[in-house]
Amino acid sequence: MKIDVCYTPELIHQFDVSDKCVVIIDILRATSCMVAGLGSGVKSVTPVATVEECEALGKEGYVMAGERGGEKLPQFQIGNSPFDYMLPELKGKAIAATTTNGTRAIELSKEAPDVIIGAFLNLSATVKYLLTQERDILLFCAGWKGKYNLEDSLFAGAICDGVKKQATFESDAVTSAFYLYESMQTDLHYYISRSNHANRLSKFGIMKDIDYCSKTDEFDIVPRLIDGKLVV
Ligand SMILES: O=C(O)[C@H](CS(=O)(=O)O)OP(=O)(O)O
Repeated sequence: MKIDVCYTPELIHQFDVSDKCVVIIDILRATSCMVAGLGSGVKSVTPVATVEECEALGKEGYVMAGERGGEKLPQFQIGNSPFDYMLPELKGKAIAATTTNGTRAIELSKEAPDVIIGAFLNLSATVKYLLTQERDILLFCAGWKGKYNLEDSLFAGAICDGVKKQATFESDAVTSAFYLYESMQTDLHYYISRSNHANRLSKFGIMKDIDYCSKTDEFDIVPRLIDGKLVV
């Protein structure tokens, strides 16, 4: 099994996803939200690219979730915080979500035969899943507006560390992610909270989100994209 890393959606054209298991990574905050919600009893999360698509699903009874510029849209029921996704009243509910980076990366992976959702919150479950499936792996970092970011790359490195005995590192992108994680793993929260994303969104008072998204193994689940919906 081979493993590679795509650091931003702007680079995805360099990869052939048609035979891969693609792991979508958006630690702050989309994939952390999806894991937290689905791990807390949400029935499904349907990722969509636009606000209009989300509103159309809202009319069908979906809970509308997401953000633009990091802030909840006024017409949506919830924003892009893992605490929103874990609200008890959302148990059993279907969510439609649109976010700046995370749902875009999912949209760009649609041709892949297996798309799964990774976050520190389900790190060990993701590693376990990858070691029991047979496809080559692409770790797809959602980044920020097409740019590289630290927290997604760090998580990609954590996965590389977890699968290193069974997977062949395909490129320097993998080796870089691996050594990044090796050098920062002792204090993930410290490094994530100093990331550009954390600084940019700190004005919205999301430090509690950053603290939560830095936790590991809160959930033993792996969300998978099946017929356009993320389910456990
Ligand atoms: O809500 C977030 O954390 C970000 C918003 S922004 O791109 O930083 O403005 O969205 P996400 O798609 O979860 O990265």
